[in-house]
This record gives sequence, C-alpha cells and structure tokens, in this order.
Amino acid sequence: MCFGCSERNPIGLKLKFTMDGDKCRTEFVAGEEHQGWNGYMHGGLIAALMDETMAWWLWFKDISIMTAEMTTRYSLGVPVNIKLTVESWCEEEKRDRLFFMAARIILPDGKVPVTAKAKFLRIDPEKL
Ligand SMILES: CCCCCCCCCCCC(=O)SCCNC(=O)CCNC(=O)[C@H](O)C(C)(C)COP(=O)(O)OP(=O)(O)OC[C@H]1O[C@@H](n2cnc3c(N)ncnc32)[C@H](O)[C@@H]1OP(=O)(O)O
Repeated sequence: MCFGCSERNPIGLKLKFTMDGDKCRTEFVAGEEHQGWNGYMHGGLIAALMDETMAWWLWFKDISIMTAEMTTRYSLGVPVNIKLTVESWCEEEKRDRLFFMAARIILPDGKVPVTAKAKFLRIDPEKL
C-alpha cells in the first residue's frame, strides 16, 4: 500500500503517473492537511511527491529501485489548493545500476518552486 500511489492507502497521495517522451508526470492539489506553514505545502511531502515521481520514471521502464540519496532545493513556497505538475527525468545511468534522476514542480503560472536531484540504485525485485 504505497503512500504515494496506492488507491487503497487511506492517508496516501493517490498519485497517478503518465510517461510523455522522456518525462514522467503527475498532478497533485495539496489540501490543508498537507500544510506546514499556513497556506503552504509541507516540505517533506513535497520531497515525497518528487521522490515518487522519479521512482515511477524507473518503474515505467521495469527497473526496480530504492532511493539512495536525494537533494531538494526549495526556492519558493508551494501553495495549497492549486494544481501542481510534477515531472521527472533521468540524467545519467552508470553500470545499469545507479540512476541519476531529476525532478521539478511546476505551478500553474509556469514558476518552478522546487527542484530535486536523486540517486536510485537498482535492487533485486524479489527482495521488495
Ligand atoms: C506497482 C508499482 C509500485 C510502485 C511503487 C513505487 C514506490 C517508490 C517509493 C519511492 C522510492 C523510495 O522512497 S525508496 C525508500 C527510501 N530508500 C531506502 O529505504 C533505501 C535504503 N537503502 C538500501 O536499501 C540500500 O542501501 C540500497 C538498496 C540503496 C543499496 O544497497 P545495496 O544494494 O546493498 O548496494 P551497496 O552495496 O550499498 O552499493 C552498491 C554500489 O552503489 C554505490 N552507492 C551506494 N549508495 C550510493 C549513493 N548514494 N551514491 C553513489 N553511489 C552509491 C556503492 O558504493 C556501491 O558501489 P560499488 O562498490 O558497486 O562500486
């Protein structure tokens, strides 16, 4: 019951993903239950949105992974109650094992309040 994408997780984000060319995308509207400061989405949940979107880029390619490292740059607050677009892509791959991923959040006016970079390591799906 994944917190990011399961339809059955009662407190999950219930994200749905699409692949468009080399980008994986999802949309999300944060509510007041997702706030940190009043009116703005909690930073940890923003990171979860981006982590999940990068993981799904790899899932779409049948690659089983774990997040090994992630850096998030918060440049602007992310308001609640507006549609956020989250997109991810792969920047580099090493030895078919280590994947350098990137993600960003886009506001309806085109501003990019948050970007992330992460390293994902391939794992044995039997161990999931
Ligand atoms: C139906 C759809 C559902 C879809 C459901 C989608 C769910 C998605 C969930 C979102 C993703 C997550 O949040 S995942 C949850 C958060 N992440 C985790 O809990 C991960 C916890 N960490 C681990 O389990 C482990 O450390 C792993 C699996 C990441 C790696 O362990 P390992 O496989 O034993 O690998 P290890 O020997 O340590 O390292 C292998 C090689 O990689 C290198 N390496 C290790 N870490 C790094 C690193 N950060 N940066 C560079 N290189 C690294 C090592 O030096 C080594 O190099 P060399 O010696 O080979 O040269």
